[in-house]
Amino acid sequence: MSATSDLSALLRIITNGITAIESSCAKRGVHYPSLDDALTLDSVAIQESLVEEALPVIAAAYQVVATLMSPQSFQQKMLYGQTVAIGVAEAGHVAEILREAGPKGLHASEIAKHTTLDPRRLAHCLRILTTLHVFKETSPDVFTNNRVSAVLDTGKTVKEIVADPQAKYDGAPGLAALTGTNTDEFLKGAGHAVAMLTDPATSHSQEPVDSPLQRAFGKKMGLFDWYDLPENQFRLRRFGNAMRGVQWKASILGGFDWSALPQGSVVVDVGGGLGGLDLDLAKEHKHLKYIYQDRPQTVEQADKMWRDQGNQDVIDGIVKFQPHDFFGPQPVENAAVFLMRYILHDWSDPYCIKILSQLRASATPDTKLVVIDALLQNNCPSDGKWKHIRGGEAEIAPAPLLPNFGIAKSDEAYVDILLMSVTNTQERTLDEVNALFEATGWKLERVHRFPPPSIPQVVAVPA
Ligand SMILES: C[S@@+](CC[C@H](N)C(=O)[O-])C[C@H]1O[C@@H](n2cnc3c(N)ncnc32)[C@H](O)[C@@H]1O
Repeated sequence: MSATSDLSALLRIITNGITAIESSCAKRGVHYPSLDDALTLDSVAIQESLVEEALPVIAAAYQVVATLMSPQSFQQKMLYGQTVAIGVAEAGHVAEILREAGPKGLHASEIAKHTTLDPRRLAHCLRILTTLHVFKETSPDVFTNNRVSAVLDTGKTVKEIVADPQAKYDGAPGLAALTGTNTDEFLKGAGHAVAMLTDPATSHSQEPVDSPLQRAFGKKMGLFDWYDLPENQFRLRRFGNAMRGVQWKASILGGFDWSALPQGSVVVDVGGGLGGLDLDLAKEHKHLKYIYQDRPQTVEQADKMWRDQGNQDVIDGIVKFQPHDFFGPQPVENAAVFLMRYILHDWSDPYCIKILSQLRASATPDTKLVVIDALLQNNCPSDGKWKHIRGGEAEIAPAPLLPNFGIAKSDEAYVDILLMSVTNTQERTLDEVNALFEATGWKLERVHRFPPPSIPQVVAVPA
């Protein structure tokens, strides 16, 4: 097919999608948020309700860009300029400073006064971001927030942050912390990824201690042991808070039918982090019992956080905190569900096999395993291998779009490479997850899929 006929087909996809979005908004008497609109819960809800319509448009629009831009220029956009710039903006608390400045915005020299940054360099960092629709330049070197930069806003006052920078991310939505983590330790790891992945001594390693991040910091430790080092206290705290930045992508109340579990059934959250999942579930499904497990340090942090947030009743009633190393024998032997979110992608296959084998050894014949991790989708037509499993086949985009919806469904592909840099692991395809199940006595039962950015729930039962 020629480029012009592809472009016409892409244009039709864009026109049809936008017409559908606009007519849905008109019927409901709402307007689709523009980049200049505030990032409010209502506007996010409108955007989320139209994800299905937006996906092909996003995929098509990016394909138009890829087609029309020179290959040289398009390829160079894949380099790291924006990563550095967003890291500087986050570290300089620019989103919070600009929120306080209001709609008139602030000159870079005024923004810089609250920080240790050089105003001219700061302006240049903000400019590349405005070029990518993050922040807005309203007059030379004067910047305001827009809907995208508002994602970096912790909601705290600048005074509060400057007085106690270590607490900047506590209780905040999480994407600022995630950006800080990504542009600090993760980016340092990424800087060593090519060397690690091409070094014959490490290129095939399955060991956490060989990760590019460890190479960057000159250590030989797993990520979580590394976070426990005294010099990484702030990073550990930020990482814990950053997990809230990915929680919104992992739907827990939809999909798996929690209400169908009998009264008093035990749900074990294995590696529960700060326990956000359990809290959501415990508030909604009070007929279940929850056992939350993690490393002792994290359990202590989560327990304190839950109590500080006034969830004493929930804890007293139905939730138990339990320090547990998931590589050791699983102490709960009557679990209705073993739940694991964002766990398997942190570990290479041999380690996942250890974790899953421990769970299998403690499972009853009726135990369900619910794995919540992104699933990578190949970028070619499906061979129909998973047709017999409910939810096994991912949606394929119509031509001329890329079969896996390209940029519109690419979050997992980005995290995949991030994991290679940070934990020496990867995201997995359904085939790859299934291989882990087969190696450990679990059988794939079904996949609950959701519109992006939500990631799927993969359910398995004892084989
Ligand atoms: C990426 S976080 C995911 C947390 C949580 N499941 C969530 O979705 O927010 C991974 C979690 O695994 C925990 N973890 C790491 N190694 C562990 C181990 N050996 N035993 C138990 N938990 C572990 C970490 O402390 C961390 O809380």
